[in-house]
Amino acid sequence: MKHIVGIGGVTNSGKTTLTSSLLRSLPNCCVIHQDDFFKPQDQIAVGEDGFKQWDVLESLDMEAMLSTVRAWASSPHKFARAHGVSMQPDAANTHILLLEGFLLYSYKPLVDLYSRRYFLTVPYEECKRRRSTRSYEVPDPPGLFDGHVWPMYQKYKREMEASGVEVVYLDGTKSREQLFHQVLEDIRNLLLNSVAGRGQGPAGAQGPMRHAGHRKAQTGAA
Ligand SMILES: Nc1ncnc2c1ncn2[C@@H]1O[C@H](COP(=O)(O)OP(=O)(O)O)[C@@H](O)[C@H]1O
Ligand SMILES: NC(=O)c1ccc[n+]([C@@H]2O[C@H](COP(=O)(O)O)[C@@H](O)[C@H]2O)c1
Repeated sequence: MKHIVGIGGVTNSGKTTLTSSLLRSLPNCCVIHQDDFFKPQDQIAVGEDGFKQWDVLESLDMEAMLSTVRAWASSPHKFARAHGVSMQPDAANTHILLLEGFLLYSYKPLVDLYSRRYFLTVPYEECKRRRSTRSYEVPDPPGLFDGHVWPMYQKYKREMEASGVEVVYLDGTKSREQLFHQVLEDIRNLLLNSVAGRGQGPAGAQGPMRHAGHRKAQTGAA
């Protein structure tokens, strides 16, 4: 069974941290980071506000990301080998792909491929504080967070909610351990249910996620 699991949400909400822990704990698990698909700096548009528009879908090569997802879906064994992931013999029929990124659920060709879509949130003040300590390949110019990053986050989140995409919200102010155990247990249940034939829809090449209506799932997060 193949499962694509999204670890999405706002910048600095803990997506990469959570993803790294899951990667170590789930069987036959590979990862694709959306940040690896940013276009080169000279292809990033400058907005009327004077800021380079990093936080829009057009700043990412989503076609390339989709191709990478398809490569995993068509041959997860080969993909795992190429990425140094050794297969666990006692879980040989289970393949998990974690997609990690800040704009995972806004790109239509990918949105139905997930078995689960997690969405980490943190409040404005905490997000701004964490972001101010972070250094990206291209450093944030003064005012970028309030002028571009946070407004774009709000815009895409509003659009995601309006389109009825089903996500599981996670409270990014919980401890790293709490988040890890909450999500690990949820994914393990997902795997058990899919083995029992009662679970979410299969991922990737096997077809789209089945929706029990476009309802938002909550697992005890804010
Ligand atoms: N649950 C958490 N509680 C407090 N700080 C966290 C938590 N998870 C991650 N962090 C910290 O927040 C910052 C951003 O984490 P990161 O995982 O890189 O976020 P993202 O991938 O969403 O941008 C890092 O300094 C990280 O150590
Ligand atoms: N990786 C890069 O090349 C790069 C460059 C400029 C900004 N960023 C920032 O990366 C953020 C998304 O990544 P995180 O969710 O890991 O913070 C965006 O808010 C964007 O402003 C990344």
